[in-house]
Amino acid sequence: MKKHVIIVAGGKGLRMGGDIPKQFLPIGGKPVLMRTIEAFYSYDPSIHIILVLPLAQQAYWKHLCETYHFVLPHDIADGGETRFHSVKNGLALVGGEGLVGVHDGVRPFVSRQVIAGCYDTARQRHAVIPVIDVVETVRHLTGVGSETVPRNNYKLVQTPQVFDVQLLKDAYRQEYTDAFTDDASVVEAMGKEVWLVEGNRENIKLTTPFDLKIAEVLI
Ligand SMILES: Nc1ccn([C@@H]2O[C@H](COP(=O)(O)OP(=O)(O)OP(=O)(O)O)[C@@H](O)[C@H]2O)c(=O)n1
Ligand SMILES: C[C@](O)(CO)[C@H](O)COP(=O)(O)O
Repeated sequence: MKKHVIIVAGGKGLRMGGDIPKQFLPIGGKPVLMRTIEAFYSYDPSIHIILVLPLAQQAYWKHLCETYHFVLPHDIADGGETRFHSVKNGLALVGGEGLVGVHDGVRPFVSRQVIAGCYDTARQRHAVIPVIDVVETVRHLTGVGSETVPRNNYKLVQTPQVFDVQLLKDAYRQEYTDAFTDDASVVEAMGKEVWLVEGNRENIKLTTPFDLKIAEVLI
């Protein structure tokens, strides 16, 4: 079965700040995005990799690839206004039947086991996302105060989120709403169920400067 992955890196990285977009920052001496692409290539060298980048950053990315002698094959799509629009642009480069994963470019520590678990399970379940347990106590803001809620009723959601190609394409034909914070929420808005598999705790989303400190320890 043909496999694709859309690696989204079309965001602004506002919470990270800094002059260099977070997807290009070096971790252990190599740009984040190269590590993320390598994770999928080493899982399956035949996977079709689509990288979504803002148009204005594409020349810089090509320059980085030359500098680092990075030659893993990938197509490039233009970033959009939101993550939803970036995924949609990436999906336009996916043809035929098969499975397509969507992965945040800034999650370089996804394990091979989690990638394999998501794609393997998607053959039977059609829509699969990795999740991990909540390890702290969770409070719900009620409007007038707050209350503790049972944390075992909640999970933290990661990527890659893997779907049948046609299912994800149908989902992304819906009109955008800001409730679409990931791909699962887009698919669920069509009334389809999403299957959960275990993620890996190291698979953090590099969001703030603090996450970079953790990344340097994990590498
Ligand atoms: N228009 C957008 C917005 C986000 N993303 C991608 O979606 C992933 C998760 O988003 P997040 O970490 O929130 O990245 P940013 O939107 O860049 O960060 P911020 O909200 O701090 O600006 C990132 O790999 C980001 O590049 C994208 O491809 N296109
Ligand atoms: C898709 C995602 O990584 C799942 O946890 C997350 O929702 C993206 O984060 P954002 O900050 O909302 O872009």
